[in-house]
Amino acid sequence: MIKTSITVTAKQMQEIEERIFSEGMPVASLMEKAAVFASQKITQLYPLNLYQKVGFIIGCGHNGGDGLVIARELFLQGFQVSLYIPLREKSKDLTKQHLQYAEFLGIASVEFIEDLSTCDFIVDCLFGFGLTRNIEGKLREDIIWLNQQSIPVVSIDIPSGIHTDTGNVLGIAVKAVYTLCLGLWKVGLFLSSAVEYTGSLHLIEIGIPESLLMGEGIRNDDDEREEKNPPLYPPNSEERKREKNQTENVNYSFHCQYVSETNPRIITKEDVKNCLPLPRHVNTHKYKQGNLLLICGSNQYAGAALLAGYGAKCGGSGMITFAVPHGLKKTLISHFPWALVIGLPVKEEGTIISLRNLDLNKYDAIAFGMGIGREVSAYQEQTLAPILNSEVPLIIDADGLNILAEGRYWQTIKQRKSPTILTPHIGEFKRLFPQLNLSENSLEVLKMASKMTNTTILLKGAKTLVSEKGINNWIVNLGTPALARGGSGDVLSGFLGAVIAQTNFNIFPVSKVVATCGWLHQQGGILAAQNHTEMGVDGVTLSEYINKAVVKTLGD
Ligand SMILES: NC(=O)C1=CN([C@@H]2O[C@H](COP(=O)(O)OP(=O)(O)OC[C@H]3O[C@@H](n4cnc5c(N)ncnc54)[C@H](OP(=O)(O)O)[C@@H]3O)[C@@H](O)[C@H]2O)[C@@H](O)CC1
Ligand SMILES: Nc1ncnc2c1ncn2[C@@H]1O[C@H](COP(=O)(O)OP(=O)(O)O)[C@@H](O)[C@H]1O
Ligand SMILES: [K+]
Repeated sequence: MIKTSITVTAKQMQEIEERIFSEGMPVASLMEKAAVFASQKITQLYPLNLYQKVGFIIGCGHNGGDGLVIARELFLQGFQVSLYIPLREKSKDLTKQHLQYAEFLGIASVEFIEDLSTCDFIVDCLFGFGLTRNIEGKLREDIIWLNQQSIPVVSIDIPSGIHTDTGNVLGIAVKAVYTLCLGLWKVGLFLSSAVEYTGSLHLIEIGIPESLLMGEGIRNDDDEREEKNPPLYPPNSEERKREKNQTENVNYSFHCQYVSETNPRIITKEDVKNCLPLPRHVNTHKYKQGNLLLICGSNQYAGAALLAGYGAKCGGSGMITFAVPHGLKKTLISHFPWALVIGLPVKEEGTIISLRNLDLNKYDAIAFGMGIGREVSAYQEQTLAPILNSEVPLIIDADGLNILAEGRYWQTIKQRKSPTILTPHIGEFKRLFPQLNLSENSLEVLKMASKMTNTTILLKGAKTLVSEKGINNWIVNLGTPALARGGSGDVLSGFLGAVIAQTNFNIFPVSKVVATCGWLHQQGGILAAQNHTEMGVDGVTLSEYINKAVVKTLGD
């Protein structure tokens, strides 16, 4: 269902809302519906037999109006309700009316936010998507006080202070335990800057018609399922390469009056199930299941090559070849007896200086950069340049990205016909695109970067974002700080490589497959942390749990 995966900006939400009102839905009815459903969710989270005293922070706009309806519903059920209304004088008409009725019912107002200090929980309805500028003065002090309390806070629509579109904090923001988002997901909730404010996210369904969100040409998941088992071609045939690797005709663009084709979607479990290279064709063989080349490692960072190998192992490609400094050959073979290992020439410091005469075009995917070390930069003509000139889908990570950051290859990358996937963390992204300011609007900046470079970029962090050429954009709404540990990214690159090697890009857009891998990587981390705590998720453990995440996802 598109409603549960699409994300919108404040302007888009306002336009959708205006259309609904102009078609006859009364404003007050939509507010009533949203707020009553939100109040039902709140009573599930905080049942009256356990939590009696509830405080509300009521703003002057319709977020405050929602709050007053919720307050009324909880009051009528028997909760002891207190309202703190700092912008009372500015209240919009509908908000004023709800306030008048709340007062008629006898719901108490308090003068200071500190008067809510004995509440069992607090509902934050100060600002929703109407917040456009920094919160200052007394309101700022109020939020500082609130964030210092140990009282759980439920934010309605968005934590007050978070910018709906960028997720940035406008001066100060409420730290919620739960955010009940109304109608459609607001994109800012999923951006890294909002992570520590939103708490657990819940979407409150308010009946926005799907017809307002669907556009012509949207691809539906049933089409994908039918096409999932394409005809098999002989390995390495020209026809197969053309089919598999060229992506020009595939995107998920849809043209809807209110929601842009570039609006990011949240990758769902159903998307993930659909995108995995499963089930296999009964008559397949190893060369039809993806032939992956991992070019990685150095004497100094041998572990990165191993972790990429463990990641690739759980990605299941039919053939995996490592091209590593020749000194690492034995180690690699001892860990991965099923892989081919090619030793490459090295400089004294143990970094790769050439790919010798590797036939790069025979692979279905190449992952480059994990643990290769910065010194490879001096040998980029013999390493990165031939890789970029190959006609194979590429994943470039770590020091591979640092070579790209020198800026010599963007033109070559732009002209590549096969997918190029870059997997920077925030620091690497900033080095790659020093002219772009990631903290301003991380999503728009990411879109710009992937469009400019004709690539798919997976931006790593507490939230994983994916953008393919600025058009197909995905949010991975899963994450665990257990992965904040050296080597987690190497596992992801190997896993991505193995899945990409098996993917027919005529069926799935690159971005969706990349987001699928990002989702399973995080889900693996979450499952691993459940059994080993957040302290126990090293890269090898993580890779085992990525496979468990695949099993669990298919079984759910
Ligand atoms: N769309 C839907 O389907 C539904 C939407 N609904 C709800 O409506 C909410 C949006 O309501 P909204 O437009 O009234 O905006 P909201 O965020 O309440 O406040 C804006 C007010 O705050 C003020 N203000 C702004 N910044 C300020 C600052 N820094 N410091 C001080 N004041 C500041 C600004 O006044 P200004 O000073 O700018 O004139 C304005 O008056 C939405 O989030 C959802 O909860 C549901 O009811 C029904 C379904
Ligand atoms: N706080 C966090 N929450 C969720 N995921 C995280 C967090 N910190 C790191 N990660 C994930 O861990 C991985 C780290 O990658 P990276 O920084 O490249 O590590 P390395 O280079 O050491 O392998 C990324 O996939 C990132 O999304
Ligand atoms: K709010």
